[in-house]
Amino acid sequence: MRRSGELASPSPLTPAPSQPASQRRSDWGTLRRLLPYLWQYRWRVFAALLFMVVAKLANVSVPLVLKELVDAMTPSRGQLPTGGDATAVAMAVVAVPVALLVGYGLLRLSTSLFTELRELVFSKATQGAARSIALQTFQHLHSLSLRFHLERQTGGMTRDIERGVRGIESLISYSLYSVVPTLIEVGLVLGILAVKFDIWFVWITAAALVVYVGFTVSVTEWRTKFRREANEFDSAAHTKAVDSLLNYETVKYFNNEGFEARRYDQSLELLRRSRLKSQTTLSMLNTGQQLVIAIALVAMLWRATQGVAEGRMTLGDLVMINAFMIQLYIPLNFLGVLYREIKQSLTDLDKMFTLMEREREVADKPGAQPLTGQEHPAVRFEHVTFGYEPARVILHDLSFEVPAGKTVAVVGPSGSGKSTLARLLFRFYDVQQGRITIAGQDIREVTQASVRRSIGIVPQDTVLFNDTIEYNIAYGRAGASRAEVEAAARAARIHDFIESTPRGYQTMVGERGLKLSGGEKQRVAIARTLLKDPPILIFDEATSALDSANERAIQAELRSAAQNKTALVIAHRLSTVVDAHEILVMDGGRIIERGTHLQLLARGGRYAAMWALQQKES
Ligand SMILES: Nc1ncnc2c1ncn2[C@@H]1O[C@H](COP(=O)(O)OP(=O)(O)OP(=O)(O)O)[C@@H](O)[C@H]1O
Repeated sequence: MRRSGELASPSPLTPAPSQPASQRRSDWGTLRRLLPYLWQYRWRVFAALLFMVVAKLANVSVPLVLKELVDAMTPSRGQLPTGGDATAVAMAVVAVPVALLVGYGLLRLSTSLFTELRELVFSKATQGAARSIALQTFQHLHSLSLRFHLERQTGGMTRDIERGVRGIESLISYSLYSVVPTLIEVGLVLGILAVKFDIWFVWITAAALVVYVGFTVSVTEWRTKFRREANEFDSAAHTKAVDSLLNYETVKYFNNEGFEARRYDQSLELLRRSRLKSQTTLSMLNTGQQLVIAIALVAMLWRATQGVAEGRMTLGDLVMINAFMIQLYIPLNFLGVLYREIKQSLTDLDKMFTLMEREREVADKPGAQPLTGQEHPAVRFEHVTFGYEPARVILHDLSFEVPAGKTVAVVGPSGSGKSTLARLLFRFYDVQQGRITIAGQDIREVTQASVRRSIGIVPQDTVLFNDTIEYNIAYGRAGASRAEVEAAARAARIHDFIESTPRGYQTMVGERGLKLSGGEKQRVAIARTLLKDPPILIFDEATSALDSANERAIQAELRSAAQNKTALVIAHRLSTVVDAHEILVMDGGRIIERGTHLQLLARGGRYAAMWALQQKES
């Protein structure tokens, strides 16, 4: 028999490079980790087990009734008329045992009925557990640091989560729906054989089972590595495909469709080879299993036919034993798949749990309280030293203050660390030395949510959700009314553009907002930050994608939005920051000059040179 589950089975299991086998928890550990999710459905689990036992009892009774039926229809030797009286033989077999037939039908029906009931009762538990685990993983991923998200490979990671969730379903269905019922059935059948017939039947069945299980487990263990390999190649191919499609435009710019296809095909070829290996070894497993089953069946039938020939057993017994064997070996046929799928589900689950347990690099301190006094907060960087990697310091002993309600501008060459200031203020990373305070409180001492609630940013590169323009603007403040969304869009000078499109605010912006121009995207980002209306604002080259006319208009809006707010403005175009309270000139992660526009001009240093250059250009 071909195990349909084999080919159709999910393509799980890739050991994470970050999680070597030695660090994996044991299978029992994974099960223990899963139990709390099922515990809340314990009554359902209990009811499902009960239905399962009833279904199995009914199933095992079917061959017993079949035996009675056959025996009732077979005249015993003593009953058979002598002298070849055909009418008497016919008379002997006409008495149809209606009660047995009805019983047979009812038993068959109850087997299916209780199996369905078990499914019905239990699927709520399986789906519920899968849902809570998927949700928790999602929430945890959002709580992980920016570093994790910059390093992750989206394609592979989403595949891991998919497999983990599917792993819960397969684990439960394979173990609870297949292994446990089969064990119950084996026990019942062995019991019946032992009570009703000679011990040989028990020995043959038990020996066949031992050989069968031993063979299946060892061969499955051996061929698991081929499956694992196939899954690794599957993940790699998926990662490549996702990455390539995400970079669709770049691929076109460089005419690299052929290159991308070749790269993808290399992964597919590796996948094909390892899947072939997996398939060949599966055929070996199947053949071996069939051999064991065939030998056992022949041995049993030999004993049974001998029994019938010697008059110790009836024809009904023979039929019953045959029916038992067939009933028993059908589920056993799937043992290889079961064993492997269960092990695989456990590995997939373990991988997902590992993702869930991944430590947060930036975490709230136990008992951290929300930020207070953020109506008019001052922001201070005090002797901040920071590097994304230990080997490379980006900010060196940096100190400055953005006084409450004032605007401080940061200018300087590309890569000098300006945007890093914004990331640190948002607490995407923790500083290595020094501290950052908002309203006098170290941001590491208060909750991250309260820090982020009090800050609004218009980032350098805006990425939008693949949804409507309205959704993207309203994202700034949950529950904002349409009128508020429009007011923000007007202030960001994007309302007229939106109204001019056929679908207006319902226009879909496309994957990462790519259906909008750079300037339109930036204005949507400005609108949603204006809608958020936080006490601290960061404009990280907020108008860099706009033409000069639009930039001037929006600058006026931004200035009025920043009025009475604590604002950090990162800019390349110096003309946009001339009236800042203080301007910091950064280079190589250090503040090399600071002062007002006029002071810096008078100083005749780097700022004055940059100003002169930009004036000349414009
Ligand atoms: N996640 C990261 N991991 C490692 N290095 C990073 C990371 N992000 C930024 N850097 C490095 O930190 C330095 C400062 O980056 P930052 O984005 O703060 O520069 P910037 O002054 O804002 O530049 P620009 O004006 O071009 O936006 C850069 O050299 C950059 O390569």
